[in-house]
This record gives sequence, C-alpha cells and structure tokens, in this order.
Amino acid sequence: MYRFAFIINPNSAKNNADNFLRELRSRVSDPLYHISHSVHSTNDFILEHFEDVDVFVAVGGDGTISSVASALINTKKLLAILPAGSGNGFSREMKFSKDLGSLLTKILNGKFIEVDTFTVNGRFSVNVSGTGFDGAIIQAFEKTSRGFGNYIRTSVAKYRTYEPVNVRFEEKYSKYDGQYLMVNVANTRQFGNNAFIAPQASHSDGLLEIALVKKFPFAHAPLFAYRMFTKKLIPNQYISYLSVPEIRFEADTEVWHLDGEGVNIKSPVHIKILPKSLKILV
Ligand SMILES: Nc1ncnc2c1ncn2[C@@H]1O[C@H](COP(=O)(O)OP(=O)(O)OP(=O)(O)O)[C@@H](O)[C@H]1O
Repeated sequence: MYRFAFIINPNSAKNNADNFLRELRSRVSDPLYHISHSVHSTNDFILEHFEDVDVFVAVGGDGTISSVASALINTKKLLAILPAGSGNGFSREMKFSKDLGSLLTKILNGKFIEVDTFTVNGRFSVNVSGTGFDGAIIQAFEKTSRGFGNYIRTSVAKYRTYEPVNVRFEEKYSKYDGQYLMVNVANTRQFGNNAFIAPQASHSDGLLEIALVKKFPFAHAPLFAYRMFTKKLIPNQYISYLSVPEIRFEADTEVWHLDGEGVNIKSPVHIKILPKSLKILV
C-alpha cells in the first residue's frame, strides 16, 4: 500500500483542522501529518519526507493544493486532496470528496491519472488563474473574511467602476488584441463553487483555454452568471476562447491571481502548459 502524509492548512475556509485530526487519528494509527502555516513550511515538509511518502494529501483549498502540487511536478509522487477550501475548484474537477474513508480507500486502490499544469512567467498554477477584474476581486476579497457571499458582494461593488485591461498578444494572436474585463487561463473548467468559466476545458489535453471576457452591461451579469453556473458559457459578443499550449501577451496591469491567490505579475506575460506533469490519485 502507498505510504501517505497529510498536509493540513489550518487557514483554509473551514478552519476545522482539529476535527479533521481527531477523525484522522481514529482511522489511521500514528498518521504522518503536517500542520502548515506557510507555503515555505509545506515545501520543507515535502522535502524532508520525499523519499518515505508516495501520496501527499493536501487538506485545504486551491491555494494549498497548488503549493503542494508544485513540489510534486514531474516526479513519481501522487497528489491527493481532502477539500477544505471555500471554492475547491480543482478538487471538484478531480472528484475528491470530503469523506476521509473514501480517500483512504482510494489510497488502498492506488490508481492515478496524469494531468496538465501550467506556468505564468514561471510561476506555477494547477487550476484557473487570471488577470483583470478577476485578479482585482481576489485581491479585494482576500481583505474580507472570505466565503462565497463576500466574493459576490466584492464583485458587485467593484463592477460598475472597473476599467477594462488593455491586452496586446504576440503576432499570431494579434486579432484578439483589445480591452478585456478579464483574461482567464483555464486548465480545468471551473474557478470553484461550480463556476464554469471554460466548460470545454480538459485537464489532460495538453492545451489551456484562454477565456477573453469583454466588459458587458451590468444588466447582462445575471445571464452571464447563469450560463457560467450551468456550464453554458459559449463564445459570443462578450466572450471568446483560445485553445493553446502556450501564449505570450502584454497587459497594462500587474494584478493577477494564481489558483485564487492574489499576486502581481509584470508584462510581458508568458503562459506555458506543462503536459501531464502531475499525478493525481483517483
Ligand atoms: N501550503 C500552505 N500552507 C499554509 N497556508 C497556505 C498554504 N497555501 C496557501 N496558504 C494560504 O492559506 C489561505 C487559504 O488558502 P486556500 O486557497 O487553501 O483556501 P481557500 O481560499 O479557503 O479555498 P479556495 O482557494 O478553494 O477558495 C490563503 O491565505 C493562502 O495564502
């Protein structure tokens, strides 16, 4: 049977690391785990246990998952997830449940798949990242107490005054140059909370879906949201998609998010897929 370790982020949405540990100890004798207070400590733990662990289980949201995954790229080690974030986009797409029993069964079965990941100017991402409105919202949202309600409230408050971003692509894609509300890079279909920004995306096709969203009238927002939550977003006057293994562009903002973590990224931007670079327990 695979040897496994849990990396628990006590800051992820549910804040119930103690309950989780109690359950873990009741099901597994002497489990190996790490309570992670920073990305740095996650990396140290993985390095320290790299040789004696086969499956690293991230207990947290997309940010935590991304930090664990980045240390496992192009290695034999498997990533598993016990979702404990607010959006849980990547774990929903990888079909992980919150049930520890079924996770332990998966570890026993030992099956895995290989999925793509990608980089934005060399910085790692596993799920959906982006710039423009979405990046600005994440950065404002991080100053709230988080949760889906705060995400929606922050979005509505900022929408009317938000100035679209100017984007200039490399020659090959120059017909897409323009002003965009947001540019999202989707490896999987959804941001989280079943908000499907790129319903056609596949996590293992060697391609990224670049969703180019134009600023639409506020009255169109309910329809946009409806389509996003029902997997019905399709190209129209406000949204277009590019399917690419890599792409370069310049944007007149540095405000980004990577897997829901607010960051600043300077232009020129180079996005590149890392095909089948991550092994996921299934
Ligand atoms: N490995 C890690 N160890 C400790 N803290 C981390 C780690 N990775 C990310 N964080 C921080 O933990 C907080 C919660 O991040 P995470 O994305 O896991 O949960 P979330 O935001 O509740 O969920 P989601 O991204 O699914 O909406 C963020 O402030 C993030 O910067």
